[in-house]
Amino acid sequence: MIVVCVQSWNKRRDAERMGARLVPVWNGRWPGNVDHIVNLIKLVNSGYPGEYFLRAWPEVGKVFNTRVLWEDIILTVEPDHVKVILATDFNSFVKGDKQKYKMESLLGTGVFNSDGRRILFHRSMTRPFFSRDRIAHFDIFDRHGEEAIEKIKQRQAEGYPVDFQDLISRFTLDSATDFLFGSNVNSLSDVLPYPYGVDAAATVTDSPVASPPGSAEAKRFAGAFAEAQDVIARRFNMGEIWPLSEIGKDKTKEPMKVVSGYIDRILEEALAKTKAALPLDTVDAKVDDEAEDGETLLEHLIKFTSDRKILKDETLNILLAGRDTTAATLTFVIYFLAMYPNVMARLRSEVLDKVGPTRKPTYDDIREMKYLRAVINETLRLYPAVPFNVRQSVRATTLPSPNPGQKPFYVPANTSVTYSVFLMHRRKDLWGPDADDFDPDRFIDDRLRKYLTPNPFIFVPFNAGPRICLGQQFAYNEMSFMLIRLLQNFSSIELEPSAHAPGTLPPKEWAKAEGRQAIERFCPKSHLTMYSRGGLWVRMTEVNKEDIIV
Ligand code: HEM
Repeated sequence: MIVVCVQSWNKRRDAERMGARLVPVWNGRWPGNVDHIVNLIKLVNSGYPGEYFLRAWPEVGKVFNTRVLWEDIILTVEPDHVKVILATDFNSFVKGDKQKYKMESLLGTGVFNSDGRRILFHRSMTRPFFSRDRIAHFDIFDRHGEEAIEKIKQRQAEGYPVDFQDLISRFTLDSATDFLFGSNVNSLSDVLPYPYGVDAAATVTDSPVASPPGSAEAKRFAGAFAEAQDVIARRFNMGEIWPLSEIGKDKTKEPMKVVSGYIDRILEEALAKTKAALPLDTVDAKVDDEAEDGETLLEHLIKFTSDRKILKDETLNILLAGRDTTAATLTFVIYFLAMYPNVMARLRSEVLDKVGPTRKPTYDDIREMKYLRAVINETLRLYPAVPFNVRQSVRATTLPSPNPGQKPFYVPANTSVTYSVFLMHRRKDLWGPDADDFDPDRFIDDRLRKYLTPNPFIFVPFNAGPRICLGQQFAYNEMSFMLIRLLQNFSSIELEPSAHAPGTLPPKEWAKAEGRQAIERFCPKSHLTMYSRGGLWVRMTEVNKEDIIV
């Protein structure tokens, strides 16, 4: 206890020296504020994202320190803080050892889990692969998109709704593995799940005779990958005491065995192919080498290194970065289109005006479709795929005060600073009184100039600064392409709550909550990225091809 008191005194003195003030502590009822952890864990199943932290705002304000077990853990939703952390004082904030330790068994030392000089190496090695020319080729999305749409039609023809989240996660998994490894896991070819209560064995299956080769392996891979992410999310919820819950057993070990087995095989094949084409010891690519046409990410990376660990970590990191984020965002867009038929009708008329009922969309089509971009952005505002993020201060520093005239906040060295894009994107003082409404026009009309243009850090679904998402344009292209294809094929969407398993839809108490929590018809959850608990069951009205006048 004496050590804690001395540390607190030192911090107070250091803050004064820097002309700053301490971040207010949100005191719990139990010693060491342990009740914050207990409450957070309780809400994992029944809570709405960020719900617990909102309770702190009336007591201590929007920037506070949970100080669990006498360790400073600062939470902020201030755009000026996000700007400082991600851009203007980038060098003072790193992902840090605490985060790396939690995530290492999933992400190794890949781009997501590196700092300093290593991150420069990762980003310069990978960036050429995301050049505009490369990501404007839509053949991969077209192939897998067509397969996904056919699956929806087949299942609906059997008379059942479809779990869109499951379907689109297969689409993004097949597209991402094709793009990254040149060997897609074929998850779309496996049987789709049936609604709760339907005996799958008694149905007319949409899968001919048996699942295709590799599909069981793909299913195991996807399941294991999700399980490992769940473990990591629990570690984040528990804070620095997480090792207590894994004494004697690393809970990611089993699922990661499955994930690694799968990647290792693809890696060995790619290495063997490259070796045959070019002896590895003669490979001497410059870091700014352009990726070649038709080259997969793995083939591109093999030009830089044949170190299996680097190759494996890097591809796995990018798979994690690119697969669940786009699947989640597309799931939420479909949810909103079902909730707001007027938005669906307007978006569909943009698709028909600009691209027509059947043509394959091009990069230029997508660039011109302002409403489509607004629908995607509004979805990313309300449900950013990465809702919470953490950085660690490398030295004592400050964050500006939200109230002019007050001293800045003091941030001690080695302190975790969590920023919630999810909560920030819904602040009425930043976005206007209608911030809880889903209204894509806010990205087009006067509200854009009023709120976002003068204060761009209020909207950062892809982060910002030197570590901004490398796949941002790729993601917009993939999501836009798939949405255009869906709206060419289906004219309306309805949610099908009866297909959900019990306990997966919002509990009754949510109706009494504030904001969107009261009206939501799905349960948003997050491991590292967001998802809808129990999937998103929908029915889509198919366009009658005979009615199409081309
Ligand atoms: C809607 C889709 C997406 C969203 C919302 C999103 C969001 C983000 C966010 C918030 C980060 C920062 C994470 C952090 O620093 O802790 C990030 C990083 C990253 N993203 Fe994305 N992402 C999306 C799609 C993609 C895609 C499709 C790819 C690649 C195929 C990708 C590749 C990456 C990479 C490599 C990083 C790491 C950058 C670094 O740490 O320097 N992302 N993304």
